[in-house]
Amino acid sequence: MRCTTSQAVRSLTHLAQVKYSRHSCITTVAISQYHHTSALNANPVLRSPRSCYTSESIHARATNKDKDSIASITQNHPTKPNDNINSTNATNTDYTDSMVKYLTQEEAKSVDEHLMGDKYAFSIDQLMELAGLSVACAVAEQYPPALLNDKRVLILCGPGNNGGDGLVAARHLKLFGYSVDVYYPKQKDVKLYKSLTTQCVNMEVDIHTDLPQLDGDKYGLLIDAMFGFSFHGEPREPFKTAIARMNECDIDTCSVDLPSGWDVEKGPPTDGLKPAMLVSLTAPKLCAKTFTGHHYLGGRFVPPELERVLGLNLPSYATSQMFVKL
Ligand SMILES: NC(=O)C1=CN([C@@H]2O[C@H](COP(=O)(O)OP(=O)(O)OC[C@H]3O[C@@H](n4cnc5c(N)ncnc54)[C@H](O)[C@@H]3O)[C@@H](O)[C@H]2O)[C@@H](O)CC1
Ligand SMILES: [K+]
Repeated sequence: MRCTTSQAVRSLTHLAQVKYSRHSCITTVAISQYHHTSALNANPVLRSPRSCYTSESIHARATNKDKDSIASITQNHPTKPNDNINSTNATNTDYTDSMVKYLTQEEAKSVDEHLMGDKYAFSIDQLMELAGLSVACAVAEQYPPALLNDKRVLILCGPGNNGGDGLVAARHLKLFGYSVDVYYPKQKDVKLYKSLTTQCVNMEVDIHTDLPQLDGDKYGLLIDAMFGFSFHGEPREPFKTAIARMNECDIDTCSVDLPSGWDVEKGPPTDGLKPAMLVSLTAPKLCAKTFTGHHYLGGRFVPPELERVLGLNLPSYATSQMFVKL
């Protein structure tokens, strides 16, 4: 069986931890935090050179077949982290070949454009369906129906594609046996979103335009699908109030792609959303480096050539799984 880079780093971290603890040195390197700078820096053997973000190393890592594609793709896709990354709140600004790539806002938009461009030829409906399905599958893994004790799931959907992912997840979760409500206050007159909403209604998902009371006896899980990688500034109403209510209640939240209201690169603002679970899509965004809850990756649709050329270093998914836990 193929050993992924993530698994290899995990094993090395574990070995290093055992070795260090034998010598009464470092005992606090968390195995599950194998991707964290502190863990890597504490174990010099795990440090690898900052190489995967140079176009030279991308060439070195790519197959000959890929090389024709590289010039056009790297023109539109930054291959080095922005200079301003070091000024962010992100806890990990070290980049190594052994880690999944964390994307800047521009990189996330660029991946999206490549996937839907002439070469890779996906439609937004396809990607959204796979993204939403992966969210539903990851939620079913972390919060199986029995854990919710017959409580409902409330999905809070924003006006863009992140909200679309939420509508798709709503439909699949209903099919998985959950009782699902959707809060969808800013419904755009766009065929894709209208169709997804109609599908939810026919699936007997309740759609609300006013925020339901976040009652812990009624709801066992909130799914935050308000904003994704195109978010900027401060959340405007009615989402600002929704985020405040979510933070006030004691119901777990699962965020889709990134926690709504967080800066895509810098992370949470003061009083930002505090989700217990995050399902990053395609590849995690820089803000996810500050996330300490249950972190999953979904959106299993990246063609191998695009992954290699962009140095995404995606972890291996199990055979038929739509998600992988990071
Ligand atoms: N390739 C990918 O990575 C894919 C991404 N998808 C999803 O698409 C998302 C990105 O979708 P979009 O580009 O439509 O953008 P978003 O869904 O992130 O949000 C854009 C919407 O939010 C509004 N908005 C932005 N800032 C705001 C603020 N401060 N207050 C209130 N409203 C604000 C904008 O006016 C716009 O209507 C991703 O995060 C992901 O969830 C999937 O649907 C498909 C595949
Ligand atoms: K979100």
